[in-house]
Amino acid sequence: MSEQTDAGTGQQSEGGYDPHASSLRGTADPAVLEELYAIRGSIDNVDATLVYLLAERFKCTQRVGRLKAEHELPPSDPGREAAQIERLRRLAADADLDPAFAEKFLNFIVSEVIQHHRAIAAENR
Ligand SMILES: C=C(O[C@@H]1C=C(C(=O)O)C=C[C@H]1O)C(=O)O
Repeated sequence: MSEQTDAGTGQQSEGGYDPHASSLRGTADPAVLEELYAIRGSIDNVDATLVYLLAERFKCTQRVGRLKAEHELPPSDPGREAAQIERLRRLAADADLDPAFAEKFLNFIVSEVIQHHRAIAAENR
């Protein structure tokens, strides 16, 4: 990751990313914008973490895909998915996150994983 500190603002940026990019410039009080940018700094950290977490998860699921293909197991496992959804809905509720959103998010990821598994199985045939 290439990180630079902007001489003028002291802001860290990677790959030309401007953490102050906004369509709101000039429309709000500068103090409000400063508060907004401070909160967005944390949003950026969370988003970066999500990318790293997803990358690790997909590394794992690719391994599962290769294992399933080698042993001619089906790409999807509905029993496993149902248990994951139930668990994540419970965790979401405890964390004050909408369980329906948690379920939708998991389903979105799992459907991508299953497509990968189908592709790996097709390559193995
Ligand atoms: C990763 C697997 O394959 C599929 C994808 C899953 C997931 O992304 O969590 C879960 C179940 C399967 O439908 C698995 O069987 O563990």
